[in-house]
Amino acid sequence: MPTVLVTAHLFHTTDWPYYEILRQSGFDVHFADRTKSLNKADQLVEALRGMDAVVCSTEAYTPSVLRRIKTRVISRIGVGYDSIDVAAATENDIAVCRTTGAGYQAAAEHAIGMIFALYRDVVKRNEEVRAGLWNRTPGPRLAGKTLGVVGLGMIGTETARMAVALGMRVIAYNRSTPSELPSGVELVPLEEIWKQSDVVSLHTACTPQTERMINAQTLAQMKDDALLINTARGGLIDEPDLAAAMKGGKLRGAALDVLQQEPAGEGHPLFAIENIYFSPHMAGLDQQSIVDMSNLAARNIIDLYEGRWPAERVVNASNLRDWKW
Ligand SMILES: NC(=O)C1=CN([C@@H]2O[C@H](COP(=O)(O)OP(=O)(O)OC[C@H]3O[C@@H](n4cnc5c(N)ncnc54)[C@H](O)[C@@H]3O)[C@@H](O)[C@H]2O)C=CC1
Ligand SMILES: O=C(O)C(=O)CO
Repeated sequence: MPTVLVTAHLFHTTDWPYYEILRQSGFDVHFADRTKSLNKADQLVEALRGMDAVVCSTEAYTPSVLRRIKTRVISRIGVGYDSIDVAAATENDIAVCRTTGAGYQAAAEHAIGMIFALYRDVVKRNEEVRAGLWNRTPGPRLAGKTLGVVGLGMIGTETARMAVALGMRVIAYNRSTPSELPSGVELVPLEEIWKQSDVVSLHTACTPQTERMINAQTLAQMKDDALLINTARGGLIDEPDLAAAMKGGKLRGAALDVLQQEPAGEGHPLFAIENIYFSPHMAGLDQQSIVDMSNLAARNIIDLYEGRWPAERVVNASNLRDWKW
């Protein structure tokens, strides 16, 4: 009987359809021991002993882990695979899959929601009313403002579409020219995103090329009253540079769903800055997307087991041509 380990804690329930989908396809499904720290290589290797596939979260699949496991498929619940060394997975003949298309609306809705929340100072006004204050200071109007989208993948494209529908002017940067540009979106060089945007929203993968793209130099080019929204990866922002810039009066506000270290724990230096809104890496999660993502993560494993090749969802498909279960 083929075996699957589910490391992603959020999905540790036998009540969800993905669990039954795997079982009905003949898989023996295990949940990882929550007392183990799977970001420690030895504990992850130990947890994967005897497992043919893993439904995973953001734990690190380093070359040292990948060399020591016999697992055939790493099926990521999600789309960002920066925690997996794909080259090392390929070298060790391990297929890496992701759940493309299952969570993009959720992440785009979160980004747009944060823009509204910051423009209307929703958190502060709520606290004030509860404290007996009646501060009616208005915020800016969203319609007519310029949104700069960095990365026109599925989420960036959906965010751009939503913003156009809200009456925003939308400019975007992508490393290559997308085959289809959403109506009303203008492609611009990256420097123009920093200079022209009233709101910058990050939607690129975190790679050595994009890491710390928000830093002292790029922040200095942004408008003083701009908003910065990050629902992509914490590594895209140099956090000390952001703290220094905002303490110096740069930016009207920021919304960070992701941080360099997650969970953030207590006392993160950015917590001292009042006009940053945080959320716990949940932009891509809504009640529908978690079901769709887990079903698709299971489906990716079953497809590979049964000899189908979901190439559009296998990250290393082009380098694993002779892969067999
Ligand atoms: N906070 C959350 O809950 C979630 C965060 N994410 C993050 O958002 C990112 C985007 O997600 P999707 O749009 O679904 O992914 P996608 O795969 O459709 O798009 C990735 C984007 O990154 C760009 N990119 C990749 N490498 C680049 C480079 N070296 N330089 C410039 N651009 C580069 C691509 O051109 C593309 O625009 C993911 O990589 C992930 O890190 C995704 C889902 C949920
Ligand atoms: O899909 C992703 O990349 C996410 O960050 C959600 O886990």
